[in-house]
Amino acid sequence: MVKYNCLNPIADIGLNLFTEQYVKTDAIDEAEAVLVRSAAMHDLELSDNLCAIARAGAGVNNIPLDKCAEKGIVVFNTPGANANGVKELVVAGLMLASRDLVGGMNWVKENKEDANIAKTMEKAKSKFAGKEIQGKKLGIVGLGAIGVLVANAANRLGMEVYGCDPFISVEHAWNLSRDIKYVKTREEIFRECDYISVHVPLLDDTRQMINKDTMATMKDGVVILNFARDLLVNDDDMAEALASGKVGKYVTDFPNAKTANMEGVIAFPHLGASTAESEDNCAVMAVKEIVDFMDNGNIKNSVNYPSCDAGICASEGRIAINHRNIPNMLSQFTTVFAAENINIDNMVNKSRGDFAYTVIDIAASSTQTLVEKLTAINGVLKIRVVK
Ligand SMILES: NC(=O)C1=CN([C@@H]2O[C@H](COP(=O)(O)OP(=O)(O)OC[C@H]3O[C@@H](n4cnc5c(N)ncnc54)[C@H](O)[C@@H]3O)[C@@H](O)[C@H]2O)C=CC1
Ligand SMILES: O=C(O)CCC(=O)C(=O)O
Repeated sequence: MVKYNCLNPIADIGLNLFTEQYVKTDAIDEAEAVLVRSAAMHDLELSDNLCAIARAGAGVNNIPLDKCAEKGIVVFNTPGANANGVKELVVAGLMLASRDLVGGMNWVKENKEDANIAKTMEKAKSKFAGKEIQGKKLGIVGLGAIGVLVANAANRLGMEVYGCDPFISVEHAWNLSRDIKYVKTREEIFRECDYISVHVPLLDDTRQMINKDTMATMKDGVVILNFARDLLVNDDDMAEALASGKVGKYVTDFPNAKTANMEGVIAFPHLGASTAESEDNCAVMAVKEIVDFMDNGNIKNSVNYPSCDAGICASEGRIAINHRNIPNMLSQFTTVFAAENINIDNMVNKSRGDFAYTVIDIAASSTQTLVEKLTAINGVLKIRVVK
């Protein structure tokens, strides 16, 4: 039996994929698997029972990845599963920044008792006139799952789209329309574009990338869209840029105590992935990742351990070992199996940075002594008897 805990509500279509072997628990310290959306996990005690965390979403800055890796806890996310939901909200953000729909809608509400509203609005409407996005330049920083969809959609709406991503994947490059102008640096985007949309993870290199200095290089009245994370933008610098008119509008899905109070900000309460479709996609992918890991030891879409596909175990037993990526680990493992007189049928070993993962199929059931001897090897972080 595998106990799992949900730190946030996870769509039923995903949870229904768990067989009767999986049981939900409210006690996180007894869970072997945790499903999470945006709940902050940095200050949580991580129990020794915990083997896997699946983030039903893309951003993993709410999870202590290194601490998890050190404890042999594999963290997954669900790449692309909510990208369309975010893309559609970004398109709405482009429109809301260009046409004063909110001002106009408020005017209608305020004047709803006016029997002559059909006439008076024709006089009032000039206050809410806007601009079209067709022909304007949109720059996208980060051409991942969301950035590519936004780039292609904006291109189809008639925008001239620039994109940059020094680490673009082959898959995302293939999906990018050939009409998108791929540039090498974000500085070029900052200089050229009327609208700038950031779709990068929050990392040391991206934190506060929109700041006084970078905004100084942008066009006057530029519109900045941030559907990624609030800390990508320096809020105090943004307040000054909005007040001076350097930035025309700041559209964000991540308001905070500062930006929620700024004139010129169009903010949503982190709604990018809040669609039935995105929530379902994320839940299904997250649960499948957990099940394949817990049942078979396979790792797909981890953000702190290597991918590993050992298939379904056809041998008598399977052991999964999370360990440090240091010399001599494999020979120590095989020595233990030899000493216990257990034959190895198959072995897969993968590494990623400082960490590695080994799945060993054996011709006999594992024993307590075997597990104890493997656990005692210096550099082993977690041992799991999968079968
Ligand atoms: N508003 C919302 O509800 C949501 C927000 N997000 C945020 O959007 C971010 C992007 O999501 P996805 O596109 O799904 O992730 P992704 O991982 O598919 O794409 C991120 C892209 O950013 C690129 N990148 C990394 N550092 C960069 C840099 N310094 N300059 C330019 N590009 C860089 C990567 O190479 C990658 O292609 C997430 O990390 C998350 O913070 C994601 C989903 C929902
Ligand atoms: O689960 C959510 O609503 C948050 C989505 C998000 O921010 C992400 O996937 O990075």
